[in-house]
Parts: sequence; C-alpha cells; structure tokens
Amino acid sequence: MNGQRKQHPRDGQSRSNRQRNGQPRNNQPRRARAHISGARIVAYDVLRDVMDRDAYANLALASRIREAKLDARDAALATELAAGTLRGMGRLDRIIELAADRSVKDIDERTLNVLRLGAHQLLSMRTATHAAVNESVELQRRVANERAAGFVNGVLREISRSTPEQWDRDIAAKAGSPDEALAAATSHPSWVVRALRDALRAEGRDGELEELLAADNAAPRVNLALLSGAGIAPDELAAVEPDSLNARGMSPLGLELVGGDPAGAISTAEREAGIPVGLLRVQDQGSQLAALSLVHAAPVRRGERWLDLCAGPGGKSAILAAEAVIEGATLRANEVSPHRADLVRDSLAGVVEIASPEAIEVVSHDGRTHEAYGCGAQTHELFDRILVDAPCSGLGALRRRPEARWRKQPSDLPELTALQGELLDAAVAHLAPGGVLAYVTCSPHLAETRVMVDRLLKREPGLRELDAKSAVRTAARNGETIDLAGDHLSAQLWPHRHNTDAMFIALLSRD
Ligand SMILES: C[S@@+](CC[C@H](N)C(=O)[O-])C[C@H]1O[C@@H](n2cnc3c(N)ncnc32)[C@H](O)[C@@H]1O
Repeated sequence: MNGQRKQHPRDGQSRSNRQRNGQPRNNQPRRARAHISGARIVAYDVLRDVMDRDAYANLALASRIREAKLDARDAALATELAAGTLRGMGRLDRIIELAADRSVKDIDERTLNVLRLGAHQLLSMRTATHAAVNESVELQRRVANERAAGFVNGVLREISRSTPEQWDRDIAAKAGSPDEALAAATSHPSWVVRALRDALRAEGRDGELEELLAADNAAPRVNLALLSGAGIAPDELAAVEPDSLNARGMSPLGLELVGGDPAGAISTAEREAGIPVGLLRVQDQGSQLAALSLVHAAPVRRGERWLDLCAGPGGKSAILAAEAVIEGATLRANEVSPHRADLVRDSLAGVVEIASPEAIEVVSHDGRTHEAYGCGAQTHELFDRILVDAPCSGLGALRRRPEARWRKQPSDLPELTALQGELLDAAVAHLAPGGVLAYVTCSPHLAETRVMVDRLLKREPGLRELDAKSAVRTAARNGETIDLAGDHLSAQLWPHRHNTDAMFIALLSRD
C-alpha cells in the first residue's frame, strides 16, 4: 500500500482541529450554511431510498428529480451521481476502507453514503477536489451526523491524494484471490464474477470476462422499439427525427435515442410522424429479439394461438401482440401479479386499438395452474407458441439497474430455478403438437439457462430443441453479422458483444 497513506485521516490533527472540523463547540457560533447543489441532495436521497426502502434506483431518481424540480443539467448530474455510486459501490467501499483505515461496517450508514458519493466524484467523475470534498462535508452536516464532518473531510482528502489507478492497485493488493481482485476492481460481487465467467466459458469465450464486467458498468443508451403496424419503418422514423433517434442495433424494430429524453422523443414522433400512441416504446433490443425469435422460429399459420405466460410488465407481449395482429394469430398474456397484469393491459393498449377485440386478452393467474391456460374442468387448452420469459436473477441487466448486483444472493437461485422448472413443465403440457416454446431469461447464469433447458429435454423426450441462433439471425437486422458463440442451439446475447442485455433464448418444439 502507498506509504504516504499510512497516516489515519484523523492522525496528526490536534483535538482542537478535530473539533473545528467536525464538532463545533457549544460556545462557538454556528457557521453560515455553505452551498450544496440540489443534485447532490437528490443523489443522497436516492441512495437512502434504495438502501432503506428497497426502492428501484431508476424510479426513485425520477420521483426525487421531479420533487426537487431539477433542471435537465442537474437531473443528469444527480443521475450520474446516484447511479454511478450504486454501480461502483463495491470498489468505492474497498477504497474507503483503505483511506479510513477501518471497515465500512464500522461507519454509520448515512456517513458511508456521503463518503461513497464523494469518492465516486473524486475517482470516477474527476470532480475538482475542493468541490467534491467541500460539498460532501456540507452534505454530511445537513443529512448525517454533523460531528463526523471532519472524518468525511479527512477520508475524502486522503482519497484525493492518490490517482484512481493507484487506488485500484491498492485494493487489488489487498484482495484475497484474483477473483476477489477482479470483483473489487469492477465492483461486482465475487459470485457474480464467477457465474459470468462460467457462462462465457460455456461458449469458449471466457477471455471476454473483463470486457463484459466493464460493459455492466457503462450506462446504456436508451433503446426503443417501433412496433409492427406503426405505419412507418424505424429508418424512416429516424430520418424524420434525426436529432433524437437513430435506427441502429440488432432488432429490426429497434431505434437508439441519440438526443433528448425518451418521453419527449416518443411524443414528438407520435405527433410529427403520426405514430399511434403506444407503438413506439422504450425497450432493450435484446428483449425485442427474444420475442421476435419466437415468431421467426417457424412459419406462422393464420389462426395460431399464442401465449405469453409471464407477461408483466408487458414489453415482449406488446411485440408479440403487434406481430399476432399482422400474422392473424391471437395472444393470451398471463401474469401472476394483478398489479403487473394491469401494466400489461396498459402496455398492450396501443396494439388493442388496431386489433380485433377478441385477438388479445390479458389474464392474471399462476402460470403453473390450469387457469393460466384458460382450461376448464373438462377442457385442456393448447397453444401453438408459448413464451416463458421466466422470473430470474436478472444478472443480464446489471448495466440497466445500478443496484441490482447487490440485491441478489446465490441463495436466491434454488427457489428461482425451481419456479422456472415448474413454469416450463406447465407450459410444455399446454404446447400443441408442432408448437414452439421460447424459454427466455435476462440472466446468463448457467443454472437458469442451459442447465434448465438440458434438464427439461431429459424430462420431456417428446421435445426437440430448435436452432435459436438461426431464429435470432433470421429475426435480426443484418443477422448474418451477429456473433453468437458456443456449440449449443440456444442463443446468448451479451452487453459487451451485442450492446443488449444478456438475454438467453432457447427454442423447443413438440414433435
Ligand atoms: C422477467 S419478467 C417478464 C418480463 C416481460 N416478459 C416483459 O418483457 O415485459 C417475469 C414475470 O414473471 C412473473 N411471474 C413470477 N412468477 C410467476 C408465475 N408463477 N406465473 C406467472 N408469472 C409469474 C413476474 O411477476 C414477472 O412479471
């Protein structure tokens, strides 16, 4: 470790100094409040929302920014502060521990959050030291223990004395194993690093691990889907709205937001290009391809019955519904949570406007029960295409949800994989002969992906796996150029290789 850093931040300060920094004496006049930007207060509040109330960072950010009436510049700063700090928390905590010479467990939560925000500004945003430190000290005075303001000042000044690269070398030197070092440097839990390596290794691509971990830490561009039936193609729309949209990415429905905010771009496009409300929507292009691969897995016959078994909040259902209208199929969208089933209804409202009323229905049942399939006491319903977009660990969408990597534990997996297996068994029992089932997860964890499919194929000898890689390529824009690795028939998309969430797609057919 850096020899200069051996001094504890509070060492070398006289008692009176300490009191001046962190603990004003009762007989001293209180200082006038220094300036602190609204963005920093919002970012701090979001960290608290996420940690104390289990809030989703994206939702908490939107509501705190609205409440604080931040302008666009401050909203962007608050977003970078909060999302960047949450993503980088693993690395920041290791650096704070070295700088403070104590475990983060021994620092009270509020102070620790102020330190994390300050450290993120110093190490990743390259904010000027005086601004990052002074505003953090002021933030500490306002929202946390005022007496620890001197401690915050000392730790952050200590952090500012070395470069980020030096700190990374120091935390690597402290790590107990190469995996732990990589986990700390890239701010991922070690078990996630191992799971991602295993998944890449199954494709013979474990050399891509560091690229993947870096991609998880980069905020993705917002992507949109322009549903079939909108009356205009994505490239035509991009030509009409070149300042906000670009027809880039793997999905033939896909657009990338290049300027402005998504809500503004959508309403402008609806107004200026006459797109029906609800047909242009925010959606990852990997998710778009996962839904489209089910449609492209085999030629569609008119009158086919399609089922989306785990539909909430309805992103893939909307794509399937729009395709079903064009192909003359019907769609049943099921979601176990009634609240999320309402989100599916909202999501499908735009397509329902252009569909015949009986073509699309939304229901709310447990996908493991007959009700989800519309079966009565004497009837057993079968479907020609079933999408099982299963509840999963979400390890494939870490770049989108800054807090997600810290929420899941390896101990969550047995329950999830048991549910995934039961949903698959139920779905297979309602798959028509010749029908196609797409099993999709936004996790690349092998226990949720290949292992799940291989076990299902063993349990159900009447099932045959189809070539999902071909279906993805057929569905995609410039599909022949897509690099899908590994010998399996399933397709695994990756943030670093495909600029999508890490979606897993397997296609199964009943002979
Ligand atoms: C990965 S999400 C689906 C995402 C959705 N397909 C989309 O693209 O918007 C999984 C969904 O499965 C639902 N779910 C969980 N357990 C279920 C069950 N037993 N039956 C049906 N749905 C379930 C969850 O509530 C969640 O909405």
